[in-house]
Amino acid sequence: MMNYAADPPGAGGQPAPGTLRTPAIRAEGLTVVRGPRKVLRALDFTVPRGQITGLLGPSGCGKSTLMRAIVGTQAKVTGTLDVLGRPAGHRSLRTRIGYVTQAPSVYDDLTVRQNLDYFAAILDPRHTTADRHHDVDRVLTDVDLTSHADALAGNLSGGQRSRVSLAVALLGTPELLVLDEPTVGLDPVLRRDLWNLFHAIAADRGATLLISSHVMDEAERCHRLLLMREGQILADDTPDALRTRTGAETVEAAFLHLVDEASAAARNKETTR
Ligand SMILES: Nc1ncnc2c1ncn2[C@@H]1O[C@H](COP(=O)(O)OP(=O)(O)OP(=O)(O)O)[C@@H](O)[C@H]1O
Repeated sequence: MMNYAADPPGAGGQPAPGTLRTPAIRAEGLTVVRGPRKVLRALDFTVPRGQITGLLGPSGCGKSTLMRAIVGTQAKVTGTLDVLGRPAGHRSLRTRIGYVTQAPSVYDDLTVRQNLDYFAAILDPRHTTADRHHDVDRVLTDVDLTSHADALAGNLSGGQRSRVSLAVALLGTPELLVLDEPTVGLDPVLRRDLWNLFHAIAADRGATLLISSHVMDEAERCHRLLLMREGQILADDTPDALRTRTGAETVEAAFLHLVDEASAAARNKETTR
């Protein structure tokens, strides 16, 4: 079994001093401005290593923006944002993070294997052809697409295309996987299979997964949750603790309870001004 949760090596291949127990992600006062608006407003949170953290909240609350900041592709980010012990966007993080955007990024006129081979070559141009082919076979097995390896990506179903995107992100055995709504539009069986795969990746490899969704029932499948609303974190807890704390039966009910609580607090603040 391989452990993908190692800290960046220091001298002699040892973890760099002070990084051994750092969380996968640490944000303090994280703020992002897009256009004229503050889209993320002074977020403080940590994401522990080796677990699945769900990032949940309604459409437009800032989930994708937060993910883009974490992988280092978002402009106008202020505050502290450390990822795997380095500042977000640091060059050394490139091969340590896998990122899947909402739109599957695969070439329709290439086969599944050709797509993966192409991305593997970009990821590490120094890799030998044999190593590259080995990596491609590994990720094809991971996402259960070996039998479709020679199919044109353009002829795949939506779920299969999502799995090709996930396979691309798994090349290079990332320590952190950032998945933006990976199950959107998939049927219940595929969604279940993908969640089983996410759990296997976390359990077998010690990888950290940050997965966004606006489907609240998926929250129950996560070890921890970051609940977002209007660019702020409403809660950062386990599903069990959230339900207990709010007296709700489901995470969805707990979320609605917290929204009502936050709205009431905002109204009180207004009236006491
Ligand atoms: N290029 C942009 N310029 C200005 N504002 C933007 C831009 N892209 C997104 N926004 C705004 O930023 C906010 C957060 O968007 P974001 O895509 O992060 O939300 P989200 O929670 O991921 O939504 P969804 O679940 O629909 O994908 C939204 O209000 C959106 O309108």
